[in-house]
Amino acid sequence: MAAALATIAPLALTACNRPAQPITDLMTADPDEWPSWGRTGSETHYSPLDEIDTDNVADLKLAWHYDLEPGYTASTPLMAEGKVFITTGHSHIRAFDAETGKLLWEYDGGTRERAKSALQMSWGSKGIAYNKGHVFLVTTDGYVVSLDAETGKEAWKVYDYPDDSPRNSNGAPRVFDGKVIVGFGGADISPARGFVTAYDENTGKKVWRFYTTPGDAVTPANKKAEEVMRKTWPSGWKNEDGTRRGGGGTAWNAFSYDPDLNMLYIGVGNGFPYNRDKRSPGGGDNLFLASVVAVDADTGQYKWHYQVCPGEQWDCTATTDMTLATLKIDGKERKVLMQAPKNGFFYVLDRKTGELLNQPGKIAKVTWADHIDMKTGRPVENPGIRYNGKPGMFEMWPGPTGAHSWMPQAYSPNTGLVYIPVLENGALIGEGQEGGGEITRGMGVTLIPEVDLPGGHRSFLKAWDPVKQAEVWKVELPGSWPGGVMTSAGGLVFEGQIDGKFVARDAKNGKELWSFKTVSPVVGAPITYRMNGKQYVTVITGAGGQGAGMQTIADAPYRTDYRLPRRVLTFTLDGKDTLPPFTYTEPTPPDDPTYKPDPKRSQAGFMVYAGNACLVCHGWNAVGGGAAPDLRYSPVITDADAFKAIVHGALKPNGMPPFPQISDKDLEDLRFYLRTRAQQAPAEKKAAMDKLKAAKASNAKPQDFAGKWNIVIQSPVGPQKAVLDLKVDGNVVTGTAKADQGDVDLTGAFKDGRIKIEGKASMPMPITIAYDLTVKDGELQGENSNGPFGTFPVTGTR
Ligand SMILES: O=C(O)c1cc(C(=O)O)c2c(n1)C(=O)C(=O)c1cc(C(=O)O)[nH]c1-2
Ligand SMILES: [Ca+2]
Repeated sequence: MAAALATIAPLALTACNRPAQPITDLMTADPDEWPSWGRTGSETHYSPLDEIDTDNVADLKLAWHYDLEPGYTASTPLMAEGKVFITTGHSHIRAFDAETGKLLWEYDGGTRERAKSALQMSWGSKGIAYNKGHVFLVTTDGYVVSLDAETGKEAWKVYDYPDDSPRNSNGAPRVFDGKVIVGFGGADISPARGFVTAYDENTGKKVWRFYTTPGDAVTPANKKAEEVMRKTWPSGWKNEDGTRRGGGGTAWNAFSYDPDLNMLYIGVGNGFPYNRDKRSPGGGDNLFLASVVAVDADTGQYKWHYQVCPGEQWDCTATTDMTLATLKIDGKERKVLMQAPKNGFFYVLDRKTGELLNQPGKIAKVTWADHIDMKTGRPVENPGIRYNGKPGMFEMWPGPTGAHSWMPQAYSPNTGLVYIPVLENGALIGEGQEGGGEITRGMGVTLIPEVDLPGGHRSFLKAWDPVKQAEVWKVELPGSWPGGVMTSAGGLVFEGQIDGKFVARDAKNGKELWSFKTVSPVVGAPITYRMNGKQYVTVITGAGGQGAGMQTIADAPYRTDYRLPRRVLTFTLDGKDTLPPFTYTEPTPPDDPTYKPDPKRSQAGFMVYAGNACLVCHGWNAVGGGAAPDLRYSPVITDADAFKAIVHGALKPNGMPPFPQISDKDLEDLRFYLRTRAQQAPAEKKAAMDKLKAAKASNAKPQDFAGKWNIVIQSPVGPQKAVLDLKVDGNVVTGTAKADQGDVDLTGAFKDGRIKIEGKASMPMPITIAYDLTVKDGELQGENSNGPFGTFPVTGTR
């Protein structure tokens, strides 16, 4: 079946450009391969392979591994023509034999040698593209390159940037319909106009360029879009001296493509500066900031847009995956585009017109808006979120890291569910103020993204029903930066975790069916493919991205160390490979006998640290998250000369960009700040570990359980609803469970924050039904066991 489809696909595509039959994913990618970031233009991160399934995944074993050097590894591999292709670090490409893991060739994009400011705000490249015997990459400093997939030799190379404005290219390029689609990042540091460029895949010649914010230059592709955008920037985008005041709208991650409609979808990011009063004093929606924009794939001409945060001013972006699927909504089949952007809502749009098709649900805590008005398609904002002109700081949920970031969600056409890596994180935001904490200089905003708000710093894998706009199941994950997701026809969902576990779950109920200890965290999304009739799963391990820089409160107790082994891991059902043993040595701060506390100097050093974006790689509060060395444990901070040499560029080959602009005085203050942080490190680490332990233990009291609960049991045949009615007397618990299948009387006891209760049921045969439950944040959580039928997760609400 699969082989037959693979041979039909090229025929269907060459016969004519617009076949009468709808083009399906099976035609745009060989089912055995994973040739693009989201596998196909639908960006579902779904594979039709089903050899590895819920029954046998427990036997999944390591087939091969490859050791990587330290550096950015939060990237997603590709598989095509029997090879696995990866990018790591700053555009270091490798090709492996997909069956054996043998290294076939390497290519270094040369970014580190050239590195200037582009590297200073750049996390590393997240992915690459493949088509017809070529691998396509964008170096972090903006070169678009085509490589011969057989040899790794350059076929062509072009430079993407028109001027010297700070930019960085981290997102994966895509190849759709013979064109290489390229975006970039930088709207957090520069007012430069965002744009997306389509290059001819054979020659590298520019086909069209689409700007996402208005400007003087109007390309043919931008004619119509420019009209639409300008109306929403009533005071233009320029200062009186002609320099650019406002802009941004970078498309730094997500693109989708519908070959039937011949539409390309662009996920557009935030504006610069964040504060709209500074960016656009006359107000306005400021299109296409924080919008999904559809353009004609051949010409780049504007088709429609949907803005998720009109007039955004809090790093709100629409740069998360746009998943294409066909759903039945109100009885009608609709071709939809689904997005869970940073702002916490889940949007289902008609991808032909941009129409909002159902009331967006909330995937996490959302305080910036109450709901989306279905008549206008606009958010009903909560007061306070427009901080302009108001004193003080406001709590904002989700914070600027978003309820969902670039880590891919996955959609399974079999379950109809979207699997979303969700962040539950609030932040403080207010009008720009002088002093500590302002990491967004010149933005007119004070933003504290890493703050310990109750209920924050949590992460989940959530299964979302896009038709009902409701959560079907969720699993709480360790830390606050969940890994990218992949799902397969085998009924599985694969995802890596910050605690170094790579997990396969049942797509129906989230139950963990298999896991592998990877030593380092896993952030990049896994892929799956088939070679010589055998199915494989590949993932790259190692921290990276904002999760490794800015998530220090929740991630600090986990091992995210820069020194941890990073690898490509490939699994199959009868894999025979093993990993060498690894002993972790807890890092310790360097001896620093001459250190004497000086809070003023530490504060001055902190401002240098924050103002030069050191935290992007070395971590918020200098707590390293694995993107770069944790400086609190580096001997270099006790050696003024070595420190200066490194900050000025001595370790450029390792990926440390030069910061020649930092003065000698600032350098010494910075070094003093790091020495201070080193002194504090051991006690902080212990406190983080104690807090994690306390969070794991339940502190629920007996009376927290009493009363009625609506519970959902995640059984293998789907979610089952019941009502628990509990009475608590001292430590004795009694009650009933009422469900459609009948009632069960329960008895048991409370101990250590949990209740264990059980009862006898006679349908369909005599079995013991037991519950092991705790209460956390007002929610009932635990397990339900049903004799020989198994044990399933339970959640309950009042
Ligand atoms: O505005 C931008 O241009 C831009 C670019 C990038 C990037 O290039 O990775 C990120 C962001 N914004 C951003 O807001 C964000 O939260 C973020 C997280 C990450 C990451 O790699 O983990 N990149 C980016
Ligand atoms: Ca941004």
